[in-house]
Amino acid sequence: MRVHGETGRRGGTGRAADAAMPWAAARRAARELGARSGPVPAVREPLAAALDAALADDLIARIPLPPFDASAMDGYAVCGPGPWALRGQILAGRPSDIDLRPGEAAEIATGARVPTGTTAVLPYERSEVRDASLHGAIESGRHVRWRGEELAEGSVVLPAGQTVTPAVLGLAASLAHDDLAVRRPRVAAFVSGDELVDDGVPAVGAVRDAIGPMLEGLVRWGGGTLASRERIGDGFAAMVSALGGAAGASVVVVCGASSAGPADHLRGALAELGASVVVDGVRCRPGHPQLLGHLGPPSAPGTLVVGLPGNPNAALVAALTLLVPLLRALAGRPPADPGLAAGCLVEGDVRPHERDTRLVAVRVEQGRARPVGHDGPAVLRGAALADAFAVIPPDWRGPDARLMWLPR
Ligand SMILES: Nc1nc2c(c(=O)[nH]1)N[C@H]1C(S)=C(S)[C@@H](COP(=O)(O)OP(=O)(O)OC[C@H]3O[C@@H](n4cnc5c(N)ncnc54)[C@H](O)[C@@H]3O)O[C@H]1N2
Ligand code: MOO
Repeated sequence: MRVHGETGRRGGTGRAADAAMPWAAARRAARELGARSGPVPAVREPLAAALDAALADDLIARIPLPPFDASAMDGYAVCGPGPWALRGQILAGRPSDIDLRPGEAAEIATGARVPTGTTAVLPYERSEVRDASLHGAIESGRHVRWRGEELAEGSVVLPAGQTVTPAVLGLAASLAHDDLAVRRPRVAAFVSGDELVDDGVPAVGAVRDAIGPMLEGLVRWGGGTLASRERIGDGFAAMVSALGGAAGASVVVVCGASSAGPADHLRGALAELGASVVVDGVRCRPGHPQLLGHLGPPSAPGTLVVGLPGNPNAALVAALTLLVPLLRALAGRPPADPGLAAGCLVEGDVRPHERDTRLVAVRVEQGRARPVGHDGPAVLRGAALADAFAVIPPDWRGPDARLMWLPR
């Protein structure tokens, strides 16, 4: 129950309804705050650990690609026109002292270094061995991957800010990198609510924490690291100490306590700490009471704070709306709107809200977005079935809507 007129220590800080920001403007504000506060310092991580982070530097080719002249086919390295006398066999990764002169050939495996003098590789299927010599026809230069033809040593291969995907890791390894300089904002999360339990079947009145288990994946989707996750009680002092005591984290995420109830102390605790609130509610459904702010005055942002509503689907929408763009900007990623796809035809009876942007859980099949239902603020069933949220602004006339992808 809301206790009218009270602020601060007793919760119910009376967030003004009209302070809420339009959804697209709130995402922009999150990006801008991240860009202004970042980038977070670069750290070197071994390749396997760098997945999903943002490159801190341009990725440079330490070696040319291919690194040596190599056969692209299983067959014969040949020198000049045939027929050719056979001079032995060359396997990938094995040393060989064979050199070819005109009219000579050596059997060779894909990926093996071609011998000096090679003019082409003749695949088995285009060759014939007759009377102890090799016959066939091949154009000069064919089926050899020549040293440096893909990339010269020292060239810039990817720009700083690019996400480290599995393909980037493989590429970095082939360019002789053992580790990468990456930026990965650290997040400390506090999940509030005296009614929450972490395991088993909850007693009547208790609820399983459904936001905590989502956080690691959501933070990773934004390219950050969930450095800590703690449960805190509903008291004002616990909230103040959570916000003030997250040393080493660029971002503090508070789950719950975002609204106007007697135990909702996020706004009061921020006021107590003299923090600045940048986004005080977002005109979207679900996810309305979400918040973005920072410790310190507007001119000098300290630790950044994201408030996610307690209803789990509202928390998910809020994380994708504010937290993910904030983390991406903090990591120095380019400003393109993260996770938003261009228009997609929306099927079914979808209607805009008169004031708020609706985030509708949809499955995307054959270029069409089909609402899956079950996407009220307190339920994750729709989001679990969905590929994305269709973004339905108040002035939406259809039939196309942008999509905000869900982490996979
Ligand atoms: N008078 C008003 N009441 C409410 C408003 C409002 O504007 N005026 N907004 C509603 C909306 S919208 C939402 S969303 C919620 C947000 O609530 P809080 O962020 O303050 O969170 P709580 O009050 O602590 O919890 C709300 C609800 O969610 C459950 N919950 C909380 N944390 C978790 C969790 N980690 N896992 C699963 N479920 C959780 C909690 O038990 C409550 O049922 O406020 C509305 N009210
Ligand atoms: O807007 Mo609340 O965040 O939906 O239930």
